[in-house]
Amino acid sequence: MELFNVLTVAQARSTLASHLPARTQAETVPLLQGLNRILARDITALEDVPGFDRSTMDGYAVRARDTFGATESLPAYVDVTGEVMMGQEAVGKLGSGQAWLIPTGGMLPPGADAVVMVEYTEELDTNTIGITKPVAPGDNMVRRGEDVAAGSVVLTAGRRLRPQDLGLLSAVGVTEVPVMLPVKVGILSTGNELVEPDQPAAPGKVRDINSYTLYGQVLEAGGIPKLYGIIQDNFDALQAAMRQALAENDMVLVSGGSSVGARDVTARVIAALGQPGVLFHGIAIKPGKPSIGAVVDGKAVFGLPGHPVSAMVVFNLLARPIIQSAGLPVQQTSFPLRAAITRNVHSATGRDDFLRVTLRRLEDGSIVADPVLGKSGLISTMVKADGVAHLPLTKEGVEAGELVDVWLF
Ligand SMILES: Nc1nc2c(c(=O)[nH]1)N[C@H]1C(S)=C(S)[C@@H](COP(=O)(O)OP(=O)(O)OC[C@H]3O[C@@H](n4cnc5c(N)ncnc54)[C@H](O)[C@@H]3O)O[C@H]1N2
Ligand code: MOO
Repeated sequence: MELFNVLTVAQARSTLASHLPARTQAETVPLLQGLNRILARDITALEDVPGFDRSTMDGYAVRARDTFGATESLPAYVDVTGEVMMGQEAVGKLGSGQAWLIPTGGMLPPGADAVVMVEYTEELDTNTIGITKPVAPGDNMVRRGEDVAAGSVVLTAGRRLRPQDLGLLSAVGVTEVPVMLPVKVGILSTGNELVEPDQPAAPGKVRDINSYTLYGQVLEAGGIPKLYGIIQDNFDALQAAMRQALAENDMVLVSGGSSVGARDVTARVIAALGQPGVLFHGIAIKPGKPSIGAVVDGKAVFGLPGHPVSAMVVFNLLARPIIQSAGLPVQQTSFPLRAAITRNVHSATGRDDFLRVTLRRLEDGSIVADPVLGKSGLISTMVKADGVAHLPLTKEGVEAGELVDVWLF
């Protein structure tokens, strides 16, 4: 039996994007809760950072031109006429031929344009030093606004906040951040063969894997997962559970029953959920071909393949970007690693293949990817793997030694 409406991964992504409304729901959280959240709007700095010219070394604030030509044998002599105290405004003016003692982080006195490190000075008497190495204007200091200029946009909407972003926001005095609401994701497993992990796996039964892998993947992507448990292969039972999951979440993932077997009710249930409904059933991909993508009431609904590897791969390709961006245009912040594949691998053209691999570093520093062999029903292969290598749909396999993109887990 042929699956209908098979799209490439790229087509599946774009058709989903064109049917999903832009999310607008944001909330304001304290700065310390902003990590990994998606910034909802641009942040403009209202002040310069630093707010004054600032020394980066312990030494003497000077006028650079007073030091020109200085050498160890012929030092430039200047009068020490002041001292900058840490955390205090440098009041007064540094005149020509003068130096002020200054600590690292101290404010340069007006008139100074560089700092001489203490190592390149010698004390002649309490009021005079010799400078043994010249400095240029701007040496050993950061200028007012050099880190952040007042009025500049420091972080743009759609950015996932990293620790350094929190630090910068603190530097400009932002204590609360507007972030997108996380995407709530309902997760269901279907199959008469499935049992909960605390139950015995009687002959014919297997414990539910996908609820747990998907739960972890959703959390990792910044979403809020909620499990709806194991649902029997039964239209009414699945429909009731899916309707509840859809009502309570922004996205629904159901694994199993996506294929074309007689008992595969998932597609029929998704189709009956609402409009616009199923956008594709089948993707030109391995593993993960029998995947369903739908949009219902502005929410993405995915029918993921039952095989645990396939469900994880399809989640990563289609669901994860939507969760990670929280509905804003995605700012790409992760990139694949390039590694040489260690054996020939065949793949059909017209289909994206994702090959589980482990990575090794050779003595010459290069990184190679060893394929992890095993069917897509084997969760242990994902545990072994460091990532998946992408064999693009334009290629008919790769030869040993060829460089491939590896997406790390
Ligand atoms: N004649 C054909 N059979 C199959 C084809 C095909 O093209 N022709 N495609 C295969 C591929 S590829 C995949 S992937 C699976 C997809 O199957 P379904 O999405 O319909 O899922 P099920 O039949 O319900 O399950 C498949 C497999 O995965 C196990 N499973 C399901 N859910 C879980 C779970 N939550 N935790 C652990 N394991 C799970 C299930 O027991 C089955 O072994 O179809 C192939 N068949
Ligand atoms: O596509 Mo299935 O998802 O290969 O195992």
